[in-house]
Amino acid sequence: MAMNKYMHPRNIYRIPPDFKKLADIYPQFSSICRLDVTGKITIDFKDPRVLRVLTACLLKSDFDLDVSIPEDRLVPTLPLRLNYILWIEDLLETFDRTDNIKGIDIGTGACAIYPLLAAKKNNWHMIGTETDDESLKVANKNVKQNNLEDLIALRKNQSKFTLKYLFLEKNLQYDFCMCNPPFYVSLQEVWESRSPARPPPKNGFTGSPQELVTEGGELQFCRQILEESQELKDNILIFTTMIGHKYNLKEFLLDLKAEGIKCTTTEFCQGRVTRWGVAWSYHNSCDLLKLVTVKDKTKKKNSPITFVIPKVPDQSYTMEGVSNKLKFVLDDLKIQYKIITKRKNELCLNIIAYTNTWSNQRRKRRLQKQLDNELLKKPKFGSIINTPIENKGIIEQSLEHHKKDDVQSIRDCYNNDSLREKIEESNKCIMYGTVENNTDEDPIKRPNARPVDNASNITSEIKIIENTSKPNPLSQAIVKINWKEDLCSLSIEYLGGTGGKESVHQILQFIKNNWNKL
Ligand SMILES: C[S@@+](CC[C@H](N)C(=O)[O-])C[C@H]1O[C@@H](n2cnc3c(N)ncnc32)[C@H](O)[C@@H]1O
Repeated sequence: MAMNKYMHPRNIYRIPPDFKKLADIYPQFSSICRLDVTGKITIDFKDPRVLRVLTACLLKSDFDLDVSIPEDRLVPTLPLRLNYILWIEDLLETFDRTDNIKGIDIGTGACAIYPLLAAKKNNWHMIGTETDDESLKVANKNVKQNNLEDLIALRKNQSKFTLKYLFLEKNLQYDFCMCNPPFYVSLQEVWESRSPARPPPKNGFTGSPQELVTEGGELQFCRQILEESQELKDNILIFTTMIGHKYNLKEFLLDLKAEGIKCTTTEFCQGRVTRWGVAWSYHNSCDLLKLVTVKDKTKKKNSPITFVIPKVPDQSYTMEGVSNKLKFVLDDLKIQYKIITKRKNELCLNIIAYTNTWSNQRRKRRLQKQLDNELLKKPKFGSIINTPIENKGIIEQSLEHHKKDDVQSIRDCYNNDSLREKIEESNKCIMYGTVENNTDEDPIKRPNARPVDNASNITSEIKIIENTSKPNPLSQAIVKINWKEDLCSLSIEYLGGTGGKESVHQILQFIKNNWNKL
């Protein structure tokens, strides 16, 4: 659902751009337009080239900015960039700052989009920093071709810091800093990050690895800004950053709270994309918490569900003991996890489950045993290996005699759980036997045989099959272990997934029911 009505009240893109008008004025825009059956002008938002032309034309028509956007760099979506600038305007107002505003944009990118908008729209003085030489080169060209050198200065960051290196002169003063950090830890995370519970993004994908990926991801980047902000509290009035993942927002707010720092947040809503803004200040002249935030009212709050972990005789009731046990349970359930935060009294994990491995465990184990026996009887030593799809056929045959819901349960189970690994493991054994016993057999003579030379080939092939058929997550959640005095609690908060909130209730129930038994 489009969320234009939740954009900042002063955002001009609450009203969608008039494509007909743009097509009349800009021939390059006209060339990317198409007429739909109703005679309406549309464009293909999924095509990065189209996004580039649209952004360049809007920058010209709405801000009189001539901006070159390189093919291999991020195309800045204007509604979001404008939402961020407008929010900073609000923040400055609460601090009664109106004249001679000076700001810093950390990681300005090839378009220097924030400095250009801030300078052109508000006459703010901006410093834009960048680590990437190529982006910096284009950014300088963009500043120059808009005659904004008096207001914008760009700096190469060659340090390991985000801000500190700019303050060699101790008494430099800025009103704010802003940052759209690289959001991801790795390129793989770029592809896996979007919750399947949400509709796919309307816009095509743009951006280079250096713009999107940073060591430790955005949380680490924001933490670095926070750490440096403590040394720069007298140099910068308002520190701000954008955050792209909700689970990182929560963590970052806890960091700020732990340090006793006053802060405020906002949601930047535009199209199908939501980002978050966090601002903090060390100045007492204004209470940032009083700031009204623009909220996306379409989303209901997901409150975490919690249970107090009981003490189990002969088991260590310490952070390490409980964390290890939780990880063991998650491994056992084939639930993937990533540690987000590890503190003395808190462990925070982002978990992803692809199949329901926690329901009807006893029945599944019984069926699995039966099926294992049937399967191990079937293929003869030295026979051609079964691909997972062929295994599925064997499962279907073996299940003919079982009850309908049992069959479904095994089908679910097959998708990603230990049963499939067992089957494939058993096939691997058969395979090694085949290779060892038929070393001089030419695979070409056996039309149906797959040429195989060693064991690693087999595993890598299985992995490829697993990757390409990876289903959408069933459940994605934040799991937290928290110690207060000598009591430990475990909470789980639903983030997304096809299984809905019920899936996290079930996972918690499984952990509760089995904690004493494990
Ligand atoms: C997500 S892009 C944002 C670009 C631009 N601000 C925008 O909103 O379109 C992040 C940018 O930060 C730059 N960057 C990464 N680490 C940096 C650092 N330590 N200091 C300055 N820039 C950095 C990257 O090269 C990249 O251009």
